[in-house]
Amino acid sequence: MPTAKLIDGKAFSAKVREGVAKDVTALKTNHGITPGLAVVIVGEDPASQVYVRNKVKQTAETGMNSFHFEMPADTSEDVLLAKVNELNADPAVNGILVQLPLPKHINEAAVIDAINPEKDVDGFHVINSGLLATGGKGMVPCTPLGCLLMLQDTLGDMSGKKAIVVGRSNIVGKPMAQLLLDANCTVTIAHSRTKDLAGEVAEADIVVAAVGRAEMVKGDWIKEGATVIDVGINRIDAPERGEGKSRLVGDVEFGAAAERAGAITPVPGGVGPMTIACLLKNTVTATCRQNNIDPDTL
Ligand SMILES: Nc1nc(=O)c2c([nH]1)NC[C@@H]1CN(c3ccc(C(=O)N[C@@H](CCC(=O)O)C(=O)O)cc3)C=[N+]21
Repeated sequence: MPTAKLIDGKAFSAKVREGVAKDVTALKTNHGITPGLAVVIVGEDPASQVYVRNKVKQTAETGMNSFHFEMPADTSEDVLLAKVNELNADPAVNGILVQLPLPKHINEAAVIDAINPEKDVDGFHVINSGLLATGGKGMVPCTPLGCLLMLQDTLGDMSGKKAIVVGRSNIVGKPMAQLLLDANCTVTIAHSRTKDLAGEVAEADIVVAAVGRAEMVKGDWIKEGATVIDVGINRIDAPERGEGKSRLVGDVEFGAAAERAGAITPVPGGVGPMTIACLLKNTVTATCRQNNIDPDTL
Protein backbone atom coordinates (compact mmCIF):
# COMPACT_ATOMS: atom_id res chain seq x y z
CA MET A 1 0.00 0.00 0.00
CA PRO A 2 1.61 3.26 -1.06
CA THR A 3 1.62 5.78 1.74
CA ALA A 4 3.64 8.52 0.06
CA LYS A 5 2.04 11.72 -1.13
CA LEU A 6 2.26 11.92 -4.90
CA ILE A 7 4.03 15.07 -6.11
CA ASP A 8 2.01 15.97 -9.19
CA GLY A 9 4.49 17.50 -11.61
CA LYS A 10 1.91 17.68 -14.34
CA ALA A 11 -0.47 19.83 -12.28
CA PHE A 12 2.38 21.92 -10.85
CA SER A 13 3.82 22.53 -14.33
CA ALA A 14 0.43 23.82 -15.49
CA LYS A 15 0.55 26.40 -12.67
CA VAL A 16 4.09 27.42 -13.61
CA ARG A 17 3.06 27.81 -17.25
CA GLU A 18 0.08 29.96 -16.18
CA GLY A 19 2.51 32.28 -14.41
CA VAL A 20 4.68 32.35 -17.51
CA ALA A 21 1.67 33.22 -19.68
CA LYS A 22 0.82 36.14 -17.33
CA ASP A 23 4.39 37.42 -17.56
CA VAL A 24 4.32 37.13 -21.35
CA THR A 25 1.12 39.18 -21.49
CA ALA A 26 2.68 41.84 -19.26
CA LEU A 27 5.85 41.95 -21.38
CA LYS A 28 3.69 42.45 -24.47
CA THR A 29 1.31 45.07 -23.11
CA ASN A 30 3.67 47.04 -20.87
CA HIS A 31 6.91 46.75 -22.84
CA GLY A 32 5.95 45.79 -26.40
CA ILE A 33 8.15 42.68 -26.18
CA THR A 34 7.17 39.14 -27.18
CA PRO A 35 9.67 36.59 -25.81
CA GLY A 36 11.01 34.19 -28.43
CA LEU A 37 12.38 30.69 -27.91
CA ALA A 38 14.38 28.94 -30.63
CA VAL A 39 14.68 25.16 -30.53
CA VAL A 40 17.22 23.46 -32.79
CA ILE A 41 17.14 19.72 -33.34
CA VAL A 42 19.74 17.88 -35.39
CA GLY A 43 18.81 14.43 -36.66
CA GLU A 44 15.79 12.26 -36.49
CA ASP A 45 15.75 10.66 -33.04
CA PRO A 46 11.99 10.02 -32.73
CA ALA A 47 12.00 10.25 -28.90
CA SER A 48 13.68 13.66 -29.08
CA GLN A 49 11.14 14.83 -31.60
CA VAL A 50 8.30 14.14 -29.17
CA TYR A 51 9.91 16.42 -26.54
CA VAL A 52 10.55 19.08 -29.13
CA ARG A 53 6.96 18.97 -30.32
CA ASN A 54 5.72 19.37 -26.73
CA LYS A 55 8.10 22.25 -26.16
CA VAL A 56 7.01 24.02 -29.33
CA LYS A 57 3.31 23.54 -28.52
CA GLN A 58 3.61 24.74 -24.93
CA THR A 59 5.76 27.69 -25.95
CA ALA A 60 3.02 28.87 -28.28
CA GLU A 61 0.36 28.29 -25.59
CA THR A 62 2.06 30.78 -23.26
CA GLY A 63 1.94 33.43 -25.99
CA MET A 64 5.66 33.38 -26.78
CA ASN A 65 7.11 33.17 -30.25
CA SER A 66 8.43 29.73 -31.06
CA PHE A 67 11.12 29.19 -33.69
CA HIS A 68 11.71 25.61 -34.62
CA PHE A 69 14.66 24.38 -36.71
CA GLU A 70 15.08 20.80 -37.83
CA MET A 71 18.45 20.05 -39.38
CA PRO A 72 19.47 16.75 -41.00
CA ALA A 73 21.58 14.25 -39.04
CA ASP A 74 24.60 14.83 -41.32
CA THR A 75 24.67 18.59 -40.63
CA SER A 76 28.29 19.68 -40.11
CA GLU A 77 29.45 21.31 -36.89
CA ASP A 78 30.26 24.50 -38.84
CA VAL A 79 26.73 24.72 -40.23
CA LEU A 80 25.24 24.21 -36.75
CA LEU A 81 27.59 26.82 -35.27
CA ALA A 82 26.54 29.25 -38.01
CA LYS A 83 22.87 28.64 -37.06
CA VAL A 84 23.66 29.30 -33.39
CA ASN A 85 25.45 32.53 -34.30
CA GLU A 86 22.52 33.62 -36.43
CA LEU A 87 20.16 33.04 -33.47
CA ASN A 88 22.58 34.84 -31.12
CA ALA A 89 22.34 37.88 -33.37
CA ASP A 90 18.56 37.75 -33.83
CA PRO A 91 16.81 40.21 -31.48
CA ALA A 92 13.53 38.28 -31.78
CA VAL A 93 15.22 35.26 -30.17
CA ASN A 94 15.60 35.52 -26.39
CA GLY A 95 16.26 31.86 -25.68
CA ILE A 96 18.14 29.17 -27.60
CA LEU A 97 17.90 25.43 -26.96
CA VAL A 98 19.97 22.99 -28.98
CA GLN A 99 18.55 19.56 -28.30
CA LEU A 100 21.07 17.07 -26.88
CA PRO A 101 22.52 14.60 -27.55
CA LEU A 102 23.96 15.76 -30.87
CA PRO A 103 25.22 13.36 -33.57
CA LYS A 104 28.67 11.92 -32.77
CA HIS A 105 30.55 13.99 -35.36
CA ILE A 106 29.55 17.25 -33.62
CA ASN A 107 31.42 18.52 -30.54
CA GLU A 108 28.65 19.27 -28.05
CA ALA A 109 30.82 21.44 -25.83
CA ALA A 110 31.77 23.64 -28.78
CA VAL A 111 28.11 24.15 -29.68
CA ILE A 112 27.07 24.95 -26.10
CA ASP A 113 30.04 27.32 -25.86
CA ALA A 114 28.83 29.18 -28.94
CA ILE A 115 25.44 30.06 -27.43
CA ASN A 116 25.26 33.57 -25.99
CA PRO A 117 25.14 32.82 -22.20
CA GLU A 118 22.28 35.34 -21.84
CA LYS A 119 20.22 33.29 -24.31
CA ASP A 120 21.31 29.92 -22.87
CA VAL A 121 17.92 28.92 -21.42
CA ASP A 122 19.26 25.38 -20.78
CA GLY A 123 21.87 26.86 -18.44
CA PHE A 124 24.55 24.56 -19.88
CA HIS A 125 27.14 27.21 -20.86
CA VAL A 126 30.26 27.26 -18.64
CA ILE A 127 29.47 30.87 -17.75
CA ASN A 128 26.10 29.79 -16.36
CA SER A 129 27.43 26.69 -14.56
CA GLY A 130 30.19 28.90 -13.14
CA LEU A 131 27.67 31.48 -11.95
CA LEU A 132 25.59 28.74 -10.32
CA ALA A 133 28.66 27.33 -8.58
CA THR A 134 29.71 30.74 -7.25
CA GLY A 135 26.32 32.07 -6.15
CA GLY A 136 25.85 34.38 -9.14
CA LYS A 137 22.78 35.13 -11.21
CA GLY A 138 22.93 32.98 -14.33
CA MET A 139 20.50 30.75 -16.14
CA VAL A 140 19.71 27.63 -14.06
CA PRO A 141 19.29 24.29 -15.90
CA CYS A 142 15.62 23.44 -16.36
CA THR A 143 15.45 19.94 -14.87
CA PRO A 144 17.22 20.78 -11.57
CA LEU A 145 15.19 24.01 -11.33
CA GLY A 146 11.97 22.03 -11.75
CA CYS A 147 13.09 19.57 -9.06
CA LEU A 148 13.92 22.43 -6.69
CA LEU A 149 10.49 24.05 -7.19
CA MET A 150 8.76 20.75 -6.37
CA LEU A 151 10.96 20.22 -3.30
CA GLN A 152 10.28 23.74 -2.03
CA ASP A 153 6.55 23.27 -2.62
CA THR A 154 6.59 19.94 -0.75
CA LEU A 155 8.98 20.74 2.10
CA GLY A 156 9.22 24.51 2.45
CA ASP A 157 12.49 25.32 4.22
CA MET A 158 15.09 22.59 3.56
CA SER A 159 17.80 23.97 5.86
CA GLY A 160 19.87 21.26 7.53
CA LYS A 161 18.28 18.39 5.64
CA LYS A 162 20.42 15.60 4.25
CA ALA A 163 20.11 15.37 0.49
CA ILE A 164 21.60 12.84 -1.88
CA VAL A 165 21.86 13.31 -5.63
CA VAL A 166 22.44 10.04 -7.44
CA GLY A 167 24.16 10.96 -10.70
CA ARG A 168 26.82 13.53 -11.52
CA SER A 169 25.97 14.79 -15.00
CA ASN A 170 26.55 18.40 -15.97
CA ILE A 171 22.90 18.77 -16.96
CA VAL A 172 21.24 17.36 -13.82
CA GLY A 173 23.41 15.93 -11.02
CA LYS A 174 25.97 18.68 -10.55
CA PRO A 175 23.62 21.69 -10.88
CA MET A 176 21.04 19.90 -8.66
CA ALA A 177 23.66 19.51 -5.94
CA GLN A 178 24.50 23.23 -6.20
CA LEU A 179 20.85 24.21 -5.81
CA LEU A 180 20.41 21.95 -2.78
CA LEU A 181 23.55 23.41 -1.26
CA ASP A 182 22.16 26.91 -1.84
CA ALA A 183 19.00 25.74 -0.04
CA ASN A 184 21.19 24.88 2.97
CA CYS A 185 21.02 21.11 2.60
CA THR A 186 23.93 18.85 3.46
CA VAL A 187 24.57 17.30 0.08
CA THR A 188 26.05 14.00 -1.01
CA ILE A 189 26.70 13.35 -4.70
CA ALA A 190 26.70 9.62 -5.45
CA HIS A 191 27.55 7.81 -8.67
CA SER A 192 28.30 4.43 -10.19
CA ARG A 193 31.47 4.01 -8.11
CA THR A 194 29.91 4.97 -4.78
CA LYS A 195 30.76 2.16 -2.38
CA ASP A 196 27.62 1.68 -0.33
CA LEU A 197 24.93 3.39 -2.40
CA ALA A 198 22.11 1.74 -0.45
CA GLY A 199 23.61 2.96 2.84
CA GLU A 200 24.14 6.49 1.50
CA VAL A 201 20.56 6.74 0.17
CA ALA A 202 19.19 5.37 3.46
CA GLU A 203 20.58 8.41 5.33
CA ALA A 204 18.94 10.98 3.10
CA ASP A 205 15.86 13.12 3.82
CA ILE A 206 15.84 14.10 0.14
CA VAL A 207 16.71 11.74 -2.70
CA VAL A 208 17.15 13.00 -6.27
CA ALA A 209 17.71 10.10 -8.66
CA ALA A 210 19.29 11.05 -11.99
CA VAL A 211 21.33 8.10 -13.20
CA GLY A 212 19.37 7.13 -16.30
CA ARG A 213 19.01 3.49 -15.31
CA ALA A 214 15.58 1.96 -14.90
CA GLU A 215 14.55 1.37 -11.26
CA MET A 216 18.16 1.39 -10.09
CA VAL A 217 17.35 3.03 -6.74
CA LYS A 218 15.55 0.36 -4.74
CA GLY A 219 12.49 1.08 -2.64
CA ASP A 220 13.90 -0.48 0.53
CA TRP A 221 16.88 1.94 0.44
CA ILE A 222 14.57 4.89 1.06
CA LYS A 223 14.47 6.34 4.56
CA GLU A 224 10.99 6.36 6.11
CA GLY A 225 9.30 9.68 5.27
CA ALA A 226 11.97 10.88 2.80
CA THR A 227 11.10 13.02 -0.22
CA VAL A 228 12.00 11.30 -3.51
CA ILE A 229 12.45 13.11 -6.84
CA ASP A 230 12.80 10.75 -9.79
CA VAL A 231 14.47 12.39 -12.78
CA GLY A 232 14.81 9.24 -14.87
CA ILE A 233 12.62 8.56 -17.89
CA ASN A 234 13.41 5.05 -19.13
CA ARG A 235 11.40 3.15 -21.69
CA ILE A 236 11.32 -0.56 -20.88
CA ASP A 237 9.67 -3.57 -22.48
CA ALA A 238 6.23 -4.39 -21.14
CA PRO A 239 5.35 -7.77 -22.67
CA GLU A 240 2.48 -8.11 -20.15
CA ARG A 241 0.73 -5.38 -22.14
CA GLY A 242 1.13 -7.28 -25.39
CA GLU A 243 3.60 -7.92 -28.15
CA GLY A 244 6.14 -5.13 -28.64
CA LYS A 245 4.58 -2.91 -25.95
CA SER A 246 6.68 -0.71 -23.66
CA ARG A 247 6.18 1.61 -20.71
CA LEU A 248 8.04 4.41 -18.96
CA VAL A 249 9.72 3.94 -15.60
CA GLY A 250 11.96 6.17 -13.55
CA ASP A 251 15.34 5.60 -11.92
CA VAL A 252 13.53 4.66 -8.69
CA GLU A 253 11.67 1.44 -7.98
CA PHE A 254 8.44 3.39 -7.60
CA GLY A 255 6.03 0.92 -5.95
CA ALA A 256 8.36 -0.12 -3.15
CA ALA A 257 9.70 3.42 -2.66
CA ALA A 258 6.18 4.82 -2.32
CA GLU A 259 5.61 2.53 0.67
CA ARG A 260 8.42 4.22 2.57
CA ALA A 261 8.71 7.76 1.20
CA GLY A 262 6.81 10.74 2.58
CA ALA A 263 6.39 12.13 -0.92
CA ILE A 264 7.48 10.98 -4.36
CA THR A 265 7.28 12.09 -7.98
CA PRO A 266 5.77 9.70 -10.54
CA VAL A 267 7.17 8.89 -13.99
CA PRO A 268 5.65 10.04 -16.25
CA GLY A 269 3.95 13.12 -14.82
CA GLY A 270 6.69 14.26 -12.46
CA VAL A 271 9.96 15.92 -13.39
CA GLY A 272 9.41 15.80 -17.19
CA PRO A 273 6.56 18.33 -17.42
CA MET A 274 8.34 20.58 -14.89
CA THR A 275 11.44 20.60 -17.11
CA ILE A 276 9.47 22.08 -20.00
CA ALA A 277 7.68 24.58 -17.73
CA CYS A 278 11.06 25.75 -16.40
CA LEU A 279 12.39 26.12 -19.93
CA LEU A 280 9.54 28.56 -20.60
CA LYS A 281 10.14 30.29 -17.25
CA ASN A 282 13.84 30.64 -18.12
CA THR A 283 12.90 32.18 -21.46
CA VAL A 284 10.91 34.88 -19.66
CA THR A 285 13.79 35.40 -17.21
CA ALA A 286 16.24 35.73 -20.11
CA THR A 287 13.94 38.17 -21.92
CA CYS A 288 13.66 40.35 -18.82
CA ARG A 289 17.42 40.40 -18.22
CA GLN A 290 18.17 41.19 -21.87
CA ASN A 291 15.83 44.18 -21.63
CA ASN A 292 16.78 45.34 -18.12
CA ILE A 293 13.30 44.59 -16.80
CA ASP A 294 12.87 43.46 -13.20
CA PRO A 295 10.63 40.34 -13.46
CA ASP A 296 9.06 41.21 -10.08
CA THR A 297 7.64 44.41 -11.58
CA LEU A 298 5.86 42.74 -14.49
N1 LIG B 1 19.23 20.82 -24.72
C1 LIG B 1 18.36 19.96 -24.17
N2 LIG B 1 17.57 20.35 -23.16
C2 LIG B 1 16.66 19.50 -22.61
O1 LIG B 1 15.93 19.87 -21.68
C3 LIG B 1 16.57 18.17 -23.13
C4 LIG B 1 17.44 17.81 -24.18
N3 LIG B 1 18.32 18.71 -24.67
N4 LIG B 1 17.40 16.58 -24.71
C5 LIG B 1 16.39 15.61 -24.31
C6 LIG B 1 16.02 15.80 -22.88
C7 LIG B 1 14.77 15.10 -22.45
N5 LIG B 1 13.88 16.14 -22.00
C8 LIG B 1 12.55 15.92 -21.60
C9 LIG B 1 11.71 16.94 -21.23
C10 LIG B 1 10.39 16.69 -20.88
C11 LIG B 1 9.91 15.40 -20.85
C12 LIG B 1 8.49 15.16 -20.48
O2 LIG B 1 7.71 16.08 -20.35
N6 LIG B 1 8.09 13.90 -20.28
C13 LIG B 1 6.73 13.57 -19.94
C14 LIG B 1 6.10 12.61 -20.92
C15 LIG B 1 6.97 11.44 -21.25
C16 LIG B 1 6.39 10.56 -22.35
O3 LIG B 1 5.21 10.22 -22.28
O4 LIG B 1 7.17 10.23 -23.26
C17 LIG B 1 6.67 13.04 -18.52
O5 LIG B 1 7.71 12.69 -17.94
O6 LIG B 1 5.58 12.99 -17.95
C18 LIG B 1 10.76 14.38 -21.18
C19 LIG B 1 12.07 14.63 -21.53
C20 LIG B 1 14.47 17.35 -22.16
N7 LIG B 1 15.70 17.22 -22.63
